[in-house]
Amino acid sequence: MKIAIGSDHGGFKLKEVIKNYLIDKGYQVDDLGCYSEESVDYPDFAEKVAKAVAGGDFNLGVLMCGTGIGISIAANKVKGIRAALCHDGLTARLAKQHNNANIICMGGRTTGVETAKDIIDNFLSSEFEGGRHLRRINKIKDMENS
Ligand SMILES: O=C(CO)[C@H](O)[C@H](O)[C@H](O)COP(=O)(O)O
Repeated sequence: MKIAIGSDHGGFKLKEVIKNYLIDKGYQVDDLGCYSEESVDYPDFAEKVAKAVAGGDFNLGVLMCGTGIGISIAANKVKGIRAALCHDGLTARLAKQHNNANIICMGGRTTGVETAKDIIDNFLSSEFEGGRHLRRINKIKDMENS
């Protein structure tokens, strides 16, 4: 499992914690920036991670900004990306089971460390359920191609 992780300055501290959490669990994690709390623009890091995941080099992306809102909006502009802003274990589990999300987004200024770990754990331990959910995802793919 290869994971690309990224953030802006608002998500930097949480990114560092979650990056190390994933590495400790044995995942291969590539940090695509940012690398400090200096102010940057979240679309730049959303684009890096989203293109890395959509291109097939990574199985999953993790993105953080201050709220997770801007970086999820930006990541979802890349074809093939289903970026889900998650606030707890339930939304993370459903993001995999129903939406087959390929990027998980969180807010570094809105989500605590233990909740963020719970989000990661729920997402990684869940499976896409297919069926009616696949039909709906295929409709999203049709929108990308129209
Ligand atoms: O949350 C964000 C976007 O949804 C960003 O991380 C920023 O925190 C937010 O836009 C505020 O920007 P600032 O330059 O840190 O004031």
